[in-house]
Amino acid sequence: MSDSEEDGQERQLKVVLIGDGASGKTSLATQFAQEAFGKQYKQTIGLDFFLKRITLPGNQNVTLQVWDIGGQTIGGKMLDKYVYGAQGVLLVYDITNSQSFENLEDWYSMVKKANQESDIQPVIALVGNKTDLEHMRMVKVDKHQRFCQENGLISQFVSAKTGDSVFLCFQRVSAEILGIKLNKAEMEQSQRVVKADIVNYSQETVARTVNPPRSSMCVVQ
Ligand SMILES: Nc1nc2c(ncn2[C@@H]2O[C@H](COP(=O)(O)OP(=O)(O)OP(=O)(O)O)[C@@H](O)[C@H]2O)c(=O)[nH]1
Repeated sequence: MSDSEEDGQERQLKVVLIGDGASGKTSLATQFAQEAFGKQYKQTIGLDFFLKRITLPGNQNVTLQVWDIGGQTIGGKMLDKYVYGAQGVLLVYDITNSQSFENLEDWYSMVKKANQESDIQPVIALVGNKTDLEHMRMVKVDKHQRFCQENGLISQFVSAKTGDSVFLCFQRVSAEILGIKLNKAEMEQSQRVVKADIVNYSQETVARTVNPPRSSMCVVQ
């Protein structure tokens, strides 16, 4: 193989998302890979895959194979196999749900168990999701930071809904896996992804007047 062909070879990294059901793993993966967010909750049965190519500093292209693992798989036979060989793990919880944080102990133990025979240990990030709901926060930032310090984890807060810090989260994990250092400017650039829903009030008012919402209709027979 020529040098140029070899240079063209890209790294593929396996990154798994685990954590309680409804903590927002699918939403994070969808926001990262497709830049989309759906409000409707659809439970992941087993697992889903997403692929996304990113460029890290130094023009290093890398394809992330994102494994979105359903929250109900905890305690199941397949979970070890899904996590085995992952270079990156995102331990995801919902900052408005303390139980989802408490349960991370179990998820984390399972990751350690799945990789105990492996030579390479994954880079692990603790990801507090739903920061757009800061006013409903139930898990103190202190608790989050302590968990990271005690276990040597990357710490990240994100909102899969607004997209805030989602790219940054995957970028930091990938860079750490490949031993690439991100500088402050690069981190800040990846953070600033804030989206807002645009509501067209004039059209909404017209639509509501012509077609009242179904839920408000009443049929008496
Ligand atoms: N406000 C807000 N809602 C979110 C956010 N992320 C996810 N959600 C909502 O939380 C619910 C659960 O999200 P999912 O992404 O399906 O959760 P999951 O962790 O994949 O759930 P399982 O498939 O059961 O493991 C959905 O209704 C999402 O719209 C967020 O950042 N902010």
